[in-house]
Amino acid sequence: MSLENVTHIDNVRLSDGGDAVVIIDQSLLPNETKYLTLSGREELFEAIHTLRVRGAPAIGVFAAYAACVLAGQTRETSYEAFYRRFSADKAYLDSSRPTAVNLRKALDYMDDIVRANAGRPVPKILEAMKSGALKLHQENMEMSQAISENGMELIKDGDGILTHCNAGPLGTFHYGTGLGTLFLARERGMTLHAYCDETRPLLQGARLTTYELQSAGIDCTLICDNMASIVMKEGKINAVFVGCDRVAANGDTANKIGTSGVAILARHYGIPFYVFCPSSTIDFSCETGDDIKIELRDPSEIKEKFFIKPMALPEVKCYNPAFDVTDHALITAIVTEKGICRESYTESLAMFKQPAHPPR
Ligand SMILES: CSC[C@H]1O[C@H](OP(=O)(O)O)[C@H](O)[C@@H]1O
Repeated sequence: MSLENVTHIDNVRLSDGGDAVVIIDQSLLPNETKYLTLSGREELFEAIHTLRVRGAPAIGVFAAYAACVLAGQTRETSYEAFYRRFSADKAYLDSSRPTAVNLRKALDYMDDIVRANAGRPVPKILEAMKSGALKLHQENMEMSQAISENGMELIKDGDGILTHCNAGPLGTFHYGTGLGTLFLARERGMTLHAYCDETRPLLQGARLTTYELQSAGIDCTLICDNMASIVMKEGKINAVFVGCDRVAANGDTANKIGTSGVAILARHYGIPFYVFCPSSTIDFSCETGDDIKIELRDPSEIKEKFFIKPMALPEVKCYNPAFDVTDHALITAIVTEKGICRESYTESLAMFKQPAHPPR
């Protein structure tokens, strides 16, 4: 792949007929690039739950398209029956993963559209839903570009950037969020060096981030998660760039498990720690990070998933939180599509408080 291909990757889209969602199966990358065309209720749920589609923004747009696809399968003609069926599908899709707020926000947005078109013929409601989902996709692409542009003031030629998990085009859209500035800098002829945490247990850093960066011709070095301290201590890192899954009103940020540890290390070594956040990932209903639900995943991801043989006895207990919360005090700045927000985040994030999509 080239830089252009990476930043325009077709990771999530509605099928030409509008009756399925087409994704790259991220669970198979980097060894296999396989496109899936999904239209079944259970397979759409499973794609989110098993991270075939992953990354907060990508999950949100996928869910909006999935809601359109399932609504298009209804045979209901009355609005009441249509809305009952939509509501059941919405609740089902929403239950696939709890932490990334983009999932719930995208489904709520589709709900707003359906209710704003109450009483219209079902085909007209379906048209409005599809138009809304396409608009959400476009907005995410535009936010990614703006975030990446805003991140440019945080880097200089030759910088070393530590990344954790994957917040590139695969998990978002266009340039990406946490990685977007790296792609934009490359496009503008700058040289940066990325040190990529592998990000156990599902290895999004090893499998996806290095795949994207390497394909785009960006110098990257894969490290184990327990090597973050030594590369900081050796002066290889000028900044840490991460994405996010849910940002509370005070700036506490949920991101992939291990992020808070990286933030603590960065503070110890005096290295700036930046969260790249589309406004769609801010949740003002969470006053602090304590209000963010952390997804607990299956122990097999720790003991077996990427090993030829299990690497622990089957009876060994495991604890597999998929995210953790970084205290706002450890975050140097939150880079959004509207600019760079700094403490106090309660005040600086407040500009995003108005509803992104007032009902039509
Ligand atoms: C900008 S992508 C956001 C976020 O999603 C990843 O989680 P997952 O791979 O489980 O979907 C990771 O936390 C990224 O930072």
